[in-house]
Amino acid sequence: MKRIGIIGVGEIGRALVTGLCDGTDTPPEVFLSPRGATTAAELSARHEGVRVCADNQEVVDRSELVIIAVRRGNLREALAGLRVGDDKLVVNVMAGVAIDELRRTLATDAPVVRAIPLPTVRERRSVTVTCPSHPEVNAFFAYLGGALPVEDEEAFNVFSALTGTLTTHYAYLVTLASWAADHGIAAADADSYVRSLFQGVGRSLSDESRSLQRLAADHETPKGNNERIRTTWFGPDNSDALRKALDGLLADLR
Ligand SMILES: NC(=O)C1=CN([C@@H]2O[C@H](COP(=O)(O)OP(=O)(O)OC[C@H]3O[C@@H](n4cnc5c(N)ncnc54)[C@H](OP(=O)(O)O)[C@@H]3O)[C@@H](O)[C@H]2O)C=CC1
Repeated sequence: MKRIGIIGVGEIGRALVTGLCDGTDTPPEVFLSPRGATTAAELSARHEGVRVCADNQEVVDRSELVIIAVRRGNLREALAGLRVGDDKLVVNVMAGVAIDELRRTLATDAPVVRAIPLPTVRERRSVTVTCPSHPEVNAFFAYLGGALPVEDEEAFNVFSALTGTLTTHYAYLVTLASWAADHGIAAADADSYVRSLFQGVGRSLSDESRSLQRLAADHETPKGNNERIRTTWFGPDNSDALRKALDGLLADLR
């Protein structure tokens, strides 16, 4: 893909542009919508091939692949009335917006593919779930760290629900550091040590020869401290509560 359009230049739009353009001699041409003006101007100043368009229609007209990255609440305002020819390829990254809903809003027969890019696409290190599988969209995200095409939107929504757990993970780390600080540890030391502990977990996760259960078992001494916290805190009640929260999110994503 040589010409990429992005409508909605916020956090994820910025991450996509950075991943596409940073550190490469052959970046694509990128056309940005004018809203999110500060971010759009900054990206176009930093990257030669990135231009800010006069309006959303110009983004569509200039691009082969058009990424829709506005918030769900801005969907109608951003897209109603746009003319999207059947020769375009549309990538929908909006959480909770089904293919049919977007196709109706755009009144187009162009292929529409859903995707879940995460902020680490900026480093070209994030696997992006796509649906349905489309060779050009898969190749696009393969460049940004990997593509995981799934069969249908039901499966896609399950992956989407998983991505809704990320900030809970950060909040868990904040709680650990703040607990240590409450026990007299300097906040900076607590913060730094918690980061170091869980960066180790991140590195272990890259060893795909071991299952998640195996990794957990390998980190745990029978009757040791890890087993104690896991069984006293992350027992069946807590695990069930997490599953229920995910079920609720999945129901709303359908
Ligand atoms: N952040 C993330 O990690 C991920 C986000 N997503 C999805 O991506 C979408 C965007 O999320 P995120 O980047 O976090 O949100 P942001 O709020 O950071 O960005 C949304 C952008 O859309 C712009 N916008 C609003 N109205 C219009 C319009 N009419 N025309 C063009 N642009 C418009 C906003 O501009 P302005 O500032 O001027 O209002 C803003 O720059 C959401 O649907 C979200 O579900 C998907 C995967 C991951």
